Amino acid sequence: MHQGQITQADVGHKGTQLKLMLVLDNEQKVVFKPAWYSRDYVVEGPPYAGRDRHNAEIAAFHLGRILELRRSPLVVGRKVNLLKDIFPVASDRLKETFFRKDKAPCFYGRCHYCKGPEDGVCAGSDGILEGVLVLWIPEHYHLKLHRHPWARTYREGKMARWETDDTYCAKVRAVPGYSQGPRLLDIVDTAVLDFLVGNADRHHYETIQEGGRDAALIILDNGKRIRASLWQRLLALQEGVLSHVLASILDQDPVAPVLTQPHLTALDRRLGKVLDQVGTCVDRVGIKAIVLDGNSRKDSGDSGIS
Ligand SMILES: Nc1ncnc2c1ncn2[C@@H]1O[C@H](COP(=O)(O)OP(=O)(O)OP(=O)(O)O)[C@@H](O)[C@H]1O
Ligand SMILES: [Mn+2]
Repeated sequence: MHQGQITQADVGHKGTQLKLMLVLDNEQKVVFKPAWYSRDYVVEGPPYAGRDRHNAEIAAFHLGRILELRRSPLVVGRKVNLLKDIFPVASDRLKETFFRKDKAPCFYGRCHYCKGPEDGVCAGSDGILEGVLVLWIPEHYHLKLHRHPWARTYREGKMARWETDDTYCAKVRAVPGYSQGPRLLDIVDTAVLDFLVGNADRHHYETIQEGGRDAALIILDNGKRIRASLWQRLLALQEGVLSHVLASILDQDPVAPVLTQPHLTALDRRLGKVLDQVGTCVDRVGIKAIVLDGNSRKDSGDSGIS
């Protein structure tokens, strides 16, 4: 993505996490998500605990390309100078949220929990804040939000229907929207991606007209079917190929190194688990029932987002 000058900066207006809306000097609109954690910081608690990790956005974008899913908008790491690159072009409502902490510039913007300086994010003493740029999907795509059929309840001790009802998958498959077309296999595609990157926070997903974009790792245990193209791809990435390919791509990012060695090792390990899981199903009921040729994205009109 374009690394040029930032011409406008405003508070983010969607979602719960703190983010900025930026316009670059070639008119590209992008979301800026700041870094909260160092590369090797381990978030404790439930699988969805903590804030989103900016480096994970970069890794997931490239992983999606390697898996040939191509259904996420472009992501690239970026270091911004809060005082030189952002403040001078900031909207008034963003400017109002700037403050200083131990001499470093900070802001708290506007988001679900961003009530004041205690929820803000700070640059280093040099004014530099690392984060990622995510290309904004233009409004004319009309994103449609769907509740994820395999979402968590996010409440300790409260189980979701898919956790207690063995026939839940069949019920979802009877629902218009899932009974035909690519949607369910899209969810499986992204379930694999989410499992590989450790994203356990897929409560909703969005589609662009016909096409799906997001999903939850949990489907892996329930969906039991996988698109042939993804299965072939996963097989080709065994034995360390995945981490090797991804690491060499991530080396090119402006905020490299994006992942630590333990992250890369975990990716190969999780890929092994996905292959084992699908392999077990194949052994049990045969490849034809599990690995599906039909319903490919291409048959049903790709969103064209890559
Ligand atoms: N690149 C993008 N292009 C278009 N719309 C986007 C983009 N990124 C985010 N959005 C919109 O903003 C919403 C929130 O985005 P995102 O999930 O990244 O933020 P979040 O703060 O983590 O929100 P949540 O807590 O709902 O997960 C999305 O559901 C989508 O409608
Ligand atoms: Mn989120």
